[in-house]
Amino acid sequence: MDNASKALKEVEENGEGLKNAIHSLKHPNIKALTALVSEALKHSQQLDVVMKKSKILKNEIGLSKQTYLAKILITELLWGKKRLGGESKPVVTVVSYQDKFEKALAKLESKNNQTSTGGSTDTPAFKKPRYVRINTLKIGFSDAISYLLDEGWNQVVDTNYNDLEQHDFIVDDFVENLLVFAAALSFMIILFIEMDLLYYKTNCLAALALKPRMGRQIIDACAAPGMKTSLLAALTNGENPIIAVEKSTRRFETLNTILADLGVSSVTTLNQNFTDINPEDYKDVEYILVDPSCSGMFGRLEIQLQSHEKDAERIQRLSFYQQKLLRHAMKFPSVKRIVYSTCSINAEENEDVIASALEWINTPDQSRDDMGLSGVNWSFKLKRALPDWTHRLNNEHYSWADMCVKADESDFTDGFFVSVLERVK
Ligand SMILES: C[S@@+](CC[C@H](N)C(=O)[O-])C[C@H]1O[C@@H](n2cnc3c(N)ncnc32)[C@H](O)[C@@H]1O
Repeated sequence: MDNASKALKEVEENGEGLKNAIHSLKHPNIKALTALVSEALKHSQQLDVVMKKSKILKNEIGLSKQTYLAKILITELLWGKKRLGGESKPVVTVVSYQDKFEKALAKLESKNNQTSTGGSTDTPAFKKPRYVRINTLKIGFSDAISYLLDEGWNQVVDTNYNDLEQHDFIVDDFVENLLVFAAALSFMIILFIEMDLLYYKTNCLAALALKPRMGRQIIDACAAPGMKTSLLAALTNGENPIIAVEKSTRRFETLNTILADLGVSSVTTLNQNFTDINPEDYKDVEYILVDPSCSGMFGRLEIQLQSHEKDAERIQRLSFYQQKLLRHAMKFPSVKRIVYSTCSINAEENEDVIASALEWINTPDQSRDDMGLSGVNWSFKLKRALPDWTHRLNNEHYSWADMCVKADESDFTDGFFVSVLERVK
């Protein structure tokens, strides 16, 4: 159970791929471990609801420090073996809440059924589709579709993403080479497909917004686990040199493994802090993607909302750090376009970061040296990100907010933010 909770934490909190999270544990029974963690991921939204409704983490101080262990134990109890062995404190505690979990689950399921049969409810059904990007560096789009059809999958058209059946898939209407599968699809099934499993469509949008000219150099400033780096490599057909920077040594290893698995060869990886890189050493870099760590917990809206209430201080710290990264990107001597993205919907981590960076880069001449801008005699302006993306969320504090893409569950994805900054001389 401890190993399963470690793997779950890696996936949910750090955005690690399931396969890598499991393999790095070097556990003798990979199959059983994968099955259990997959089950927890599959039921992640129900887990959040039953844990919240039963108040288990609020009442049980010991368990509140072991959220991922609680999730694994509850998964085993509700959807796995339906019993827990042993007499350890966490096991006994979780078992004592079984009735409460089952009641909360029954209530949730009945609400979801009402929604899907047209009944009225004040809680939306938890149905988020699964996205799979076809890695065109390894397999052509039509070959991938033929492969899926041969394997018994059913391609549908003009179907609402919420109405996809277990074996249906549909081609995404916005992102090229992206397939959408039913929300209920188990992670296990997708892992058998030689394609790039995306948890959220978000992973594509920031890379799409960068739109580099062919052959020009790109930096991915916060690269691991490499979802956006690999998409950038595919979008540019391997013709743009990409420098993928990752600060964490452990995640740097994951980045290298994933890029190798996906057949990406146009990327140089650097295990470094992006803000320690001297922009003058990268005079040819024209495009930079800044996709920093954020409070988004892998884009899960319900967690973001809770953490927003609880964790204002942490968000302020993140916001400060995100500003530092974005400002550093603005200093590269040839940079033409920067995409700043997060999987958070908090203004502090998005619009506030942009506003502050723009104010800084527009510092009047007489104060530029004092503001750390010596030698930086250019500025930036916001550009409309992904012009064809229609649904945007407004922010009453910033008139320009709809230049950025900020979307939520109504876009069949979790919270995310993408902005594009272009250099002005
Ligand atoms: C949100 S994740 C990036 C996800 C990635 N862009 C993708 O699409 O797969 C943020 C990553 O940035 C890394 N990071 C945070 N601060 C950094 C810094 N100063 N320099 C380089 N990497 C950093 C974190 O370790 C983490 O791996």
